Amino acid sequence: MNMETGNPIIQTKGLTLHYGEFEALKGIDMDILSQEITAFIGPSGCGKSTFLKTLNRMQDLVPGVRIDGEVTFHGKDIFAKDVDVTWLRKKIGMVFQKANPFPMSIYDNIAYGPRLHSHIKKAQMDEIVENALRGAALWDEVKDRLKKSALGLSGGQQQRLCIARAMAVEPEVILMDEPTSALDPASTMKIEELMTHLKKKYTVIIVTHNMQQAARISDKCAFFLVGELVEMGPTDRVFSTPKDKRTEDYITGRFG
Ligand SMILES: Nc1ncnc2c1ncn2[C@@H]1O[C@H](COP(=O)(O)OP(=O)(O)OP(=O)(O)O)[C@@H](O)[C@H]1O
Repeated sequence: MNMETGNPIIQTKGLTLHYGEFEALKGIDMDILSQEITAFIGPSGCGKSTFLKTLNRMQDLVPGVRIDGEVTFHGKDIFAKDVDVTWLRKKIGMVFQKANPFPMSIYDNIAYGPRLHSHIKKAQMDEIVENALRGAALWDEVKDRLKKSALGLSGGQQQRLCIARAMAVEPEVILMDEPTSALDPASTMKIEELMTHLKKKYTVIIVTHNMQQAARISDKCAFFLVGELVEMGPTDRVFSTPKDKRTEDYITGRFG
């Protein structure tokens, strides 16, 4: 496995997805490079979330979905028969738009995933929990209330807890579907700061409606329109000199 920065960790070729008769993704070719932040932008309904969820096979859960084309993770077809989907989702974790902590303690939220995957002694679990919470910049705020319910945290804290929970099973990639859209500006800033730290260790893919956010945090930016990948490139370049008129219209606010 190649873990060097700048190598494709996920690649799609001709990825097409149908919900019944409806073609939601139209032959997407994309390379996601490791230890970068890639942002997906585009108007509502253009397929960003669909594409994101296809990358760790979350779409398997949706009835009537048909997927054609190829998705590889470290060069291996994620749809191959011998791929364990639980393993894939451990390697490619996900954080949702709305923070969804489990109705249990802060500690148990983090310990939940590691417990599923292996038998871990208490002292080691304490360390996993602390590291994950530190990694998500939440430790100092919760270290004295680890046994309290996660549902008592603020929205921004809950979202950082979900990021910590995703990190606790040691993924390589973290998918984030509009992770800050339900948060206030201060919490949003915390999560953005956190993401720039995360990319030292993980590959991050984020769907965002916030163009300033994409410009601030991402290395690469992909613009989607009605199921098509219109263009993708270094974020500075996409924002300063978009190659496609449709990208330009979107980022200058002419539509969407
Ligand atoms: N489970 C589903 N069944 C049928 N159609 C769906 C399903 N999920 C999404 N779609 C359709 O697929 C298209 C792409 O949806 P998707 O949620 O991927 O877009 P999006 O770009 O992420 O939108 P948004 O920014 O509003 O979240 C939309 O037309 C949507 O209505």
